[in-house]
Amino acid sequence: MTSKNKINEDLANERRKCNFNIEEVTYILDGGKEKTLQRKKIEDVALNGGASVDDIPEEYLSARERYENAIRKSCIYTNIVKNEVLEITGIENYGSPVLRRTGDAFFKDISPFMLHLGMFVPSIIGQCTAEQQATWLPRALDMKIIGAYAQTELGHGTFIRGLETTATYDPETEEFVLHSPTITSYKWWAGGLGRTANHCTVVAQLYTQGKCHGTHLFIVQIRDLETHMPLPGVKVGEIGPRMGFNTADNGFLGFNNYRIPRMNMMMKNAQVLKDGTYVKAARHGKLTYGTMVFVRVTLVGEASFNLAKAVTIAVRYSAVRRQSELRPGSIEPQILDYPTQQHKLFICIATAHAFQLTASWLWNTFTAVQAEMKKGNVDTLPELHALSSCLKALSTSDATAYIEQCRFACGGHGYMLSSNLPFLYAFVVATRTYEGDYTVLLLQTARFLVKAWEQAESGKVVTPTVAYLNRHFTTNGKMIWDNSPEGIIRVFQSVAAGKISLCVRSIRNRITSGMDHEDAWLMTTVQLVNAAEAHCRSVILHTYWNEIVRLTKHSSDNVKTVLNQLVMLYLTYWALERTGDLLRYSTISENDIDLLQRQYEELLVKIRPNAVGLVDAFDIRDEILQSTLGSYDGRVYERLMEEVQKNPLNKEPVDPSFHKYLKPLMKSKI
Ligand SMILES: CCCCCCCCCCCCCCCCCCCCCC(=O)SCCNC(=O)CCNC(=O)[C@H](O)C(C)(C)COP(=O)(O)OP(=O)(O)OC[C@H]1O[C@@H](n2cnc3c(N)ncnc32)[C@H](O)[C@@H]1OP(=O)(O)O
Ligand SMILES: Cc1cc2nc3c(=O)[nH]c(=O)nc-3n(C[C@H](O)[C@H](O)[C@H](O)COP(=O)(O)OP(=O)(O)OC[C@H]3O[C@@H](n4cnc5c(N)ncnc54)[C@H](O)[C@@H]3O)c2cc1C
Repeated sequence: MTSKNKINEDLANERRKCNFNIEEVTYILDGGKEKTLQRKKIEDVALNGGASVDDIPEEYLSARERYENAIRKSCIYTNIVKNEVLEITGIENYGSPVLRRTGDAFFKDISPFMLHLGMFVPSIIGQCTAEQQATWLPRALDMKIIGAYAQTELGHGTFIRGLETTATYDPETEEFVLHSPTITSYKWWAGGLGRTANHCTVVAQLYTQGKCHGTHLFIVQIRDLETHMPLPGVKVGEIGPRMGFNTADNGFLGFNNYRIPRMNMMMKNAQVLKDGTYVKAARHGKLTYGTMVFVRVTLVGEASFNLAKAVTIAVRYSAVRRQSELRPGSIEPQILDYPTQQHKLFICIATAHAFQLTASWLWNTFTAVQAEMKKGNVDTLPELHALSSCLKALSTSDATAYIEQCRFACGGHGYMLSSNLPFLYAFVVATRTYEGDYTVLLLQTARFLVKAWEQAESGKVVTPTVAYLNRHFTTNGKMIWDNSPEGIIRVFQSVAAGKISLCVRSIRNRITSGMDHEDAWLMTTVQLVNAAEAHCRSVILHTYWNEIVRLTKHSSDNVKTVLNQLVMLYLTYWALERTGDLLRYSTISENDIDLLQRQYEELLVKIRPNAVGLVDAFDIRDEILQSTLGSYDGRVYERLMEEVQKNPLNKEPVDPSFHKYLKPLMKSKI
């Protein structure tokens, strides 16, 4: 073995200590052995060419160079996907999470094509008629046209009904006239829009026959396909440097009475006929928000994957890194041996599992609701909206916090861009805002919860994810504390029910004392966000536990044990995090809390020998991790040194600025 591929001895020891079958856990996380094998096959095809390697790390490039480099790599990756990967997987896998995951080997930041595949294509699939799909979809999938999703404006992101861009139908020419009447109506933020896209989905207020029908979606060509020049009537550009997403060319877009054909309105859920008559086909008023619901569902898996990357880096590094001494003269321990370090990291492993299993469960719920909607039944849509809203909010918010915790766990070296942790953080923290801000989405879930509470109060049986509310009305007093997984979950559901009940009481009291409903709701929103968070916590705890029980039924004993330890760690961690709530809504005693604390500390000890095995089970290739600290071989210090050689500042022993500025300064007299 050369020193280049020698595995760090501490890491090798950790792998010898691991007592469970790593592949078995990988299969569970991937959704089955077949899926793992398929993923590995795709990764082999896509990554073995080594095309992802940059001569100069992208963080040293100028804005222009970074963009061009991102486009270059996007084209390489797209060609690999089109010519080689889809041969194996079939075209229906174009937007699959596996391709998204493999793409991370090419980009530290993000591909300018991401929004094309992530939102433009899904909006064609979800919002166009079959005839329109036949026109647009093959061209979009083949990258003959490249799109963005332009909804947010300078003045409005959250409040979609407040968007100002107008699309006015002209029956004379059978065209829509797109117009940006104010500065604040300029589209702002759309990924891929600034420099890359030649088409985009535009969300605009539809006017026909003198009447506004609210926001609708349109496919709009914005650049010439040959010259890439913006078309007359279109003003488009890049919005400027951001915390992350710097290779995504987020853009602005304005229209000056710009005309598009009638058939460019996405007409699956509503149509404008040739004479301008508006026909609403939709059974539910919010079906035009469907692309956002789809992306929110996929973001739960994104949160899991990015957290899995961060904790893989931090756990491997913590096995390699040695610091301080426990007793005078003793060998310095691996930092992974500190319980406080385990406390930072094991919850991240458990959370990545919780979100991955919840993401799969949510995806199944999503496809079931889609199937019902195809049959004309929209009854399950409100529950899906409530679920996808709160799960998107919590998973992105927790993943952000835990990725930062992983960075803290890596000390100074975690602050280096080459660790990849700052990139991961900057990327994931945006997910808390985009596709619906955290608070705003929890308030959407709260609307659903208050309605469900009222139904349960009147004796109606409510839908499965809030069925615990029915129990709330049949049991009196506080929930009996019980330290079993099912018992902890029941208590968390009681906390949620108790908080929803307090919100309802607050709203009613405020109305009784003279407030109108809107003000009473507004004044209760701090509590409502809190109640929705509690509900979502209970959903995640419940789903994680149920899925582990189901998925490990036929697992080997050691896999069952370690996955059980992790889910118990998760339940115990959250019980300890929420002791205030538990004391308020259950019979938990101080003694029970002491027991929980001891149980938690014992779980850290039990999980410790398997920690490296558990992150290995995420099975994230080095090319995808892109981290000096997290590679499989643990050559941390060697990689940090190698990275220094790539630093253009080190190319010459003396920097020209010395002669230009420093020397004159040193020579000048005071
Ligand atoms: C080389 C290639 C490599 C790759 C290869 C492979 C690639 C593979 C690609 C894979 C991709 C993966 C990664 C993706 C990355 C994506 C990145 C994304 C970037 C970011 C994109 C964006 O960022 S894009 C903009 C998103 N911008 C929002 O997200 C606005 C939020 N704002 C609202 O969403 C509304 O504004 C808000 C608040 C609901 C109020 O809407 P509103 O005012 O109209 O409605 P009200 O509040 O009055 O509510 C009235 C009633 O409607 C009900 N309701 C509301 N919404 C509903 C709904 N959706 N469904 C059902 N019901 C709904 C509600 O529950 C009420 O029900 P009720 O009356 O019964 O209570
Ligand atoms: C990296 C990135 C990529 C993006 N990509 C796209 C894209 O491709 N296409 C696109 O169309 N958009 C995109 N966006 C825009 C994104 O969807 C919006 O920024 C997001 O929906 C939040 O809207 P806002 O910026 O208007 O925030 P605001 O709504 O102004 O929020 C500001 C604050 O006000 C609070 N607030 C707002 N309304 C309420 C309320 N009703 N009740 C209580 N609190 C409230 C929020 O909680 C938040 O704290 C992107 C954004 C980012 C950061």
